[in-house]
Amino acid sequence: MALVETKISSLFINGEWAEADSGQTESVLNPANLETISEVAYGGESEANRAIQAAKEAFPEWSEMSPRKRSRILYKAHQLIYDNIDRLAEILTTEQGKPLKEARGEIKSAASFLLWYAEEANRVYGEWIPSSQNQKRILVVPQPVGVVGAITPWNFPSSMITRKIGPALAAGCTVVLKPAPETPLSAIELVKLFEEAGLPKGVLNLVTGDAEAIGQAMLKSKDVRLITFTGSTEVGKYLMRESAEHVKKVSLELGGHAPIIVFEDAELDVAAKLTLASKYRNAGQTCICANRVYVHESVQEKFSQKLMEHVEALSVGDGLDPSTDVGPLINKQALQKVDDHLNDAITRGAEVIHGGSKWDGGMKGYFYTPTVVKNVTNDMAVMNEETFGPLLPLQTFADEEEAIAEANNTDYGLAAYIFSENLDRSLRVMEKLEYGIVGVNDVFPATAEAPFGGIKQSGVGKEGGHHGIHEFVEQKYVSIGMNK
Ligand SMILES: NC(=O)C1=CN([C@@H]2O[C@H](COP(=O)(O)OP(=O)(O)OC[C@H]3O[C@@H](n4cnc5c(N)ncnc54)[C@H](OP(=O)(O)O)[C@@H]3O)[C@@H](O)[C@H]2O)C=CC1
Ligand SMILES: O=C(O)CCCC(=O)O
Repeated sequence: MALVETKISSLFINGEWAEADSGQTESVLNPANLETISEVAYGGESEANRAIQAAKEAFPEWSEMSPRKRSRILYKAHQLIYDNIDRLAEILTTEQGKPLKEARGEIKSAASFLLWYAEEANRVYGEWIPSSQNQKRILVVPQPVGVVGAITPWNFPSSMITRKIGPALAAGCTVVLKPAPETPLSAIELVKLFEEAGLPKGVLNLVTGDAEAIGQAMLKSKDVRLITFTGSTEVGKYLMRESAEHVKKVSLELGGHAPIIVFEDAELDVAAKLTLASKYRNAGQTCICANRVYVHESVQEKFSQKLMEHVEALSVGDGLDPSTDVGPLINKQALQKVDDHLNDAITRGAEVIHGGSKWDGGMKGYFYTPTVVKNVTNDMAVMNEETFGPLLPLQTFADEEEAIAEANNTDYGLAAYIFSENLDRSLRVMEKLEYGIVGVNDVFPATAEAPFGGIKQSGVGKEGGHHGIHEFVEQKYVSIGMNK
């Protein structure tokens, strides 16, 4: 049996699967071999408007349903994801490229957000505030914000969806979801599982197609009360600006430029292995992955040697091959960006110490060899712009103050990492890093129970943890006068 149908009616509006009004479709490619996997509907503004209307109509019943009942549906969807994990992982790898072992990890992570928010649904507590006046009572009543517009990227095509719709549905919101055009198949599979789990019609709607038109429908509608987005800072800024018109809430997970700081007292072998894991996971297409590494000058030689030992062992190839560690990049532009950053660095004096070219293992896809460069300087693009690919620049530093200043020298503020065995230093540096997330001897901070999110131009709001559900909740203040 084929993994997916060759043509899919991918619009899910008010509980019905449909094609685009125009009949137009869009191809989904496998980035490892550039073959077409399937054709999905290319919807636009009118389909998005119908989805918004369906979500609006479904809102009263869904938001008034007891949290326990909503929770059961989320829990069922979580179970269904596990029942289908092999198939979901294979679909994810086929459309996105990441190695199957990482895809399985992502599917588990996607499920974990549903489990976490199935539990959190029951814990959206209000408050009773002691009043300063005897004749008054003060209550704070949490209520769902309403219809949510969710726009998701291709780098984590399953977990970025559940990280948004898990808390939204748990809080009592209804949703219109627009996934990335590169990876709609994972979104379609998730929505089917929610359907199977018994989600009432209209509560979750899916519109694939023209991003600008679908985005405009969400932005223009007064009924969409919140836009939740993961993607580039550029598009995030646009959505934030446009949301001002109707004063919508926004929750934005945007780009990053994560520094890794390796102090002289670090466990160097662990630091080297984890630096590579951070950089080359998902072929470097992770918003929290290392973009630049600062190594104390006294351990630079030793650290580079260890990096070289481990980077040699990484195998590039088709993600479906179980021995693959680094799969293809998502598309031609992504491949070009890595090459541009590398050429810019070389022109400005960097030295390639590993890799340095596209990978040609006999496959047509968008592969790049894991690359490490040293002698980098701050004027290089790789030190300032998000590379989103397998290119790792190494720079040295002389003392703690310099490391902190360099790490903070960016408009981004998503994730930063420290390697040190000295707890005092780790805490001191952590406090000074201007980032929403800091990993100390850890490069995998994303987990359902913790608040993930950036500061500065990396975004606003948190996803995950008990914090994540509050993005989807308004606090209504009730002042009660007691006249008798
Ligand atoms: N924070 C993160 O996790 C991510 C960061 N990025 C960064 O962004 C760079 C570019 O990647 P790219 O995929 O182009 O990122 P985008 O920000 O363009 O895309 C992310 C999502 O937003 C949608 N989108 C784009 N423009 C609009 C719009 N005007 N209205 C509504 N939705 C819109 C996209 O759809 P469509 O593609 O159809 O336009 C996609 O679903 C990467 O190299 C990386 O640096 C990218 C992805 C994730
Ligand atoms: O790139 C992101 O936006 C999220 C990273 C998710 C993860 O590490 O599982």
